[in-house]
Amino acid sequence: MNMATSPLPTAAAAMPAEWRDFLALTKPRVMTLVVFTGLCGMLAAPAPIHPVIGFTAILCIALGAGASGALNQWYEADLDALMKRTAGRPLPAGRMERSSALHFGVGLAVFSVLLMGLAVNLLAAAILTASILFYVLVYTVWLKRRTPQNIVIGGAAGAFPPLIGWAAATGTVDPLPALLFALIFFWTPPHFWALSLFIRTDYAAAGVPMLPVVAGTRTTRNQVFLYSLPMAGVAVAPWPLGLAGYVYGVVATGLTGFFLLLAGQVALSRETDQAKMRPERRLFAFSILYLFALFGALVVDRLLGL
Ligand code: HEM
Ligand SMILES: CC(C)=CCC/C(C)=C/CC/C(C)=C/COP(=O)(O)OP(=O)(O)O
Repeated sequence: MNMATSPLPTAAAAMPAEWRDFLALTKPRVMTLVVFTGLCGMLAAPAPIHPVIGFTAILCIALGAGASGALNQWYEADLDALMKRTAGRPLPAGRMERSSALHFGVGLAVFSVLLMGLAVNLLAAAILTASILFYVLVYTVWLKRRTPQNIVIGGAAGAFPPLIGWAAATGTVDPLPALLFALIFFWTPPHFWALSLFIRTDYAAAGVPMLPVVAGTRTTRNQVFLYSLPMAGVAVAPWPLGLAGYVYGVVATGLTGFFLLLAGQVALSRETDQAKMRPERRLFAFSILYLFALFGALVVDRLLGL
């Protein structure tokens, strides 16, 4: 990933420029993993779901997540303008009116929740609503500019999609999706704080109180490792608890071991040159692969019925 370049998939390059900007508002690259975890939550559920209903549920997760990305960019265009990584986004770059982003975000949010409620079920719609509100109000508006714990509490927003997928298929919430929620919840701090270590000057320039800016790199390194421990426990737990079979268990154990190794390297590293910081770059990149692989393994495991 090159964070200095466009956040859009290459297929989007063929679109008219205005469409590309609306797509960019939805943070499509981050949302691929959000949608994947939602899809896997749905496919791991014991109840089969009609393909059309299933597709609609995933579409609603994608649209709801996109809506919250647009509302996040509407609210923090001022901050985005101050950071190299985000200054090229449609609002800070002056290619779009703020009101257009607001209308797009609210319209998409309302549409996704209504469609989920009408075509899928009320529980899935309620959890989708909670995740949109969590990302936009709790994380973006309330916590992001106030406390370095912003991503711990507000980060729960990104942990809801497996619950939504499961609820879409079953109409309930059970222990396995609750564990998947906890997995993403504890995964988020190592994922983000590893990244924040090597882009901390951007956050400092924008006055955002991210952990390395407020508490320093040493504390951040330790926190990355500390949060990786409960994450590891929750990641492996479905196997001994009998909620997943050995395919998941073996993949989860191996990948989680490697995650802990990388997090340990981040904790032990004394690197202060932001341009280098190799262990944290490795952990950030691996964190994304890790979640894709774990959720993929869970679905394979459930389909094989092992
Ligand atoms: C509050 C919680 C989180 C924060 C603050 C955060 C922050 C970030 C940031 C700043 C980036 C760099 C993106 C860019 O280049 O613009 C990133 C990348 C990414 N994040 Fe997170 N993230 C969070 C949670 C999540 C969650 C829950 C997921 C999915 C389950 C996720 C998936 C990704 C992916 C896939 C990328 C790579 C995007 C790319 O290739 O450009 N993140 N994250
Ligand atoms: C289903 C649903 C509604 C899910 C939404 C949850 C969600 C999008 C979680 C991901 C969180 C995220 C992209 C944080 C980026 O931080 P930031 O906004 O501080 O990043 P930035 O600096 O790139 O703007």
